[in-house]
Amino acid sequence: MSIVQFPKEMKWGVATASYQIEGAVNEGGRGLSIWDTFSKTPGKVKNGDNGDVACGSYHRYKEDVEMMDDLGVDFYRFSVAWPRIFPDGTGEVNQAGLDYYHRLVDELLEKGIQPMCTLYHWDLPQALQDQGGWGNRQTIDAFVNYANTMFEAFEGKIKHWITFNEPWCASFLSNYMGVHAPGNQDLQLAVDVAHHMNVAHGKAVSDFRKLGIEGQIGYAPNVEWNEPYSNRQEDIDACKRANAFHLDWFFDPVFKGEYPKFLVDLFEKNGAQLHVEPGDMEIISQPIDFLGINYYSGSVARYKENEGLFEHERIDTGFQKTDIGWNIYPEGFYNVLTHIHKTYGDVPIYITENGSCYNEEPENGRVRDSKRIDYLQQHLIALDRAMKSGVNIKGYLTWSLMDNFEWAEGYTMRFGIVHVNYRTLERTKKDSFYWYKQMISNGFFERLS
Ligand SMILES: N=NNCCOCCOc1ccc(-c2cn(C[C@@H]3NC[C@@H](O)[C@H]3O)nn2)cc1
Repeated sequence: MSIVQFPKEMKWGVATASYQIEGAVNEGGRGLSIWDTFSKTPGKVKNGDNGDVACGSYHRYKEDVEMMDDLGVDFYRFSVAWPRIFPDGTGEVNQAGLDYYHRLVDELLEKGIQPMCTLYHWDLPQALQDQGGWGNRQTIDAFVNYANTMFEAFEGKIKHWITFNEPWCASFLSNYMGVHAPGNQDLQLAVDVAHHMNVAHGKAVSDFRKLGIEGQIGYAPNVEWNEPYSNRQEDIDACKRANAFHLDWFFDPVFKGEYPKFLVDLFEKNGAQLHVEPGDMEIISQPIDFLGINYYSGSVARYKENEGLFEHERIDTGFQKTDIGWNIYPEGFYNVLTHIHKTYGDVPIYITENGSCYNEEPENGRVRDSKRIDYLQQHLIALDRAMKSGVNIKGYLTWSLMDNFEWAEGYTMRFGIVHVNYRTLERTKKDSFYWYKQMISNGFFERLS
């Protein structure tokens, strides 16, 4: 029997996001978000699913916190719905919105669970989208106003803040590929959106420091890993381009104060200019206290002439896949973490999302999700290897506490360690919940393979 033992100071948690779990979209003074609009646009979300009810967590947060208390987590990572705080994005603050998050945070603190608060997890107020959304540079100041309002309202209660969740998804997946809200397909717009989000991140960090808010602040980019199929230079270069799309484009500005020139040139070749204003790069590269990393999957890939923006193609090398069709690639987790450490230094890292999609249903009140337990084991083994290689990992939060609205996949794809019956909203702890609980309690687990 071999065990994987984590340092006693390792922190453990679970993650969710507002639009994916709260529901109650017309309650408490909430305004519309771009995901309310997008999910109700025919053809955008599977089965026409939307977040109107979701997991009902707006009203069931006490039950959710009870489950986290049972789990024994140190952190609960949740996101605030900007349209609950400022229904039109700016203007008069909606006290009922603040009050909801105070109830949630007070419940967490009472159980000794630390809140980790994501300010932007994609639910931009629709009123701001109507004025150009993140393509409009003025949205930066609207975000900073919202962030400062939250910093001051929760001073002393929330001590871990994340500005943006997965800016690659919120910019390129949403404005170049059109897969997420608002569903544009415009590379120039996506490049503008990404830059405006980067500036908004930096301005929020800068104000966090000026306000002297107690706590730490970071952001949570999503990363995938493309491993070259061969040692041919064309394959190596193709993977560098693909990796840079998720990594360098969002890490270099923050950690180096500049965008990767080869990507700037590549975007320009494809008709998209980078519009940087004086002072932007200095503000973006404000030092952060921690880096959140969201990792799910990766691929072996190679050069393919004229294939997409990066002349790169993923190849099927027989990796097992989860029910959403993503490769199970724990080696990629190790590779990307050691790459980040080597390239960007010893920044403290929380794994702010890692998890898998498996769609088992309850049978006699039990959900036998052994494949999710295996995914967790494989990725925690890779995480342990990365830590032993010197990567400064502070904690691991699995995605997700419960099944929820998985964006364009609607409710068809389940990532939770707790099953949700979307008709009754009944929660059922899966086998993976009990495995994760035991692992957190022990600080180690026995390797099954
Ligand atoms: N990559 N290129 N693909 C080309 C065409 O893509 C089609 C689809 O693309 C993607 C890429 C990435 C994702 C994704 C989803 N999550 C899971 C969420 N993370 C934050 C939290 O809210 C979770 O729900 N993380 N990433 C979805 C779709």
